[in-house]
Amino acid sequence: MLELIREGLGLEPGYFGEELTGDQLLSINHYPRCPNPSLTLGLPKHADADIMTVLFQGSVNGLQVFKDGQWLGVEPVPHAFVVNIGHQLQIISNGKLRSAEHRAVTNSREARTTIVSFISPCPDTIVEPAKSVIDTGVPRFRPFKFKDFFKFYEEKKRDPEAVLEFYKIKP
Ligand SMILES: O=C(O)CCC(=O)C(=O)O
Ligand SMILES: [Fe+2]
Repeated sequence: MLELIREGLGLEPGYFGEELTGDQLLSINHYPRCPNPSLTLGLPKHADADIMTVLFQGSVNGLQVFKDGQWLGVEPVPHAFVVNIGHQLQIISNGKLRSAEHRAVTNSREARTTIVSFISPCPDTIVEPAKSVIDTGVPRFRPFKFKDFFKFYEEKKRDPEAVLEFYKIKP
């Protein structure tokens, strides 16, 4: 998929190599049944810090994405994965691709278990808008080491908009 995205963005072959995708983390989330989902979120709103996330959400509803000013449920499709664009892909594409804001709500009838694979740059990789993408314009984000971005991201967990804002180059 990253290879197709690379081609779509007009980036050179091999762009998403080891440095940008070498850090892969598999995480299992378990959301116990919750008698009153309106009182408890499974996972608060955020966008993923990585390049791309591949999520298996099983058969229980819970994932929601923020689109056009409202939260929309992402229906589980049997044997299908949800693919989320992370902040790094937004930055590399100089804003052409957008990281998706999402959250997980709880379910009053069933517990929910999801499997998430995060594809991230290695900690010391310098990330910046790809030169060939900004050919026609100006870079919208300043370069950074991924580990520094991630540290800041962790600190700002409850204010996801502030993360990209911090790395934006103000006109
Ligand atoms: O469990 C889910 O449906 C979402 C998980 C998620 O967004 C995350 O772990 O970053
Ligand atoms: Fe996420």
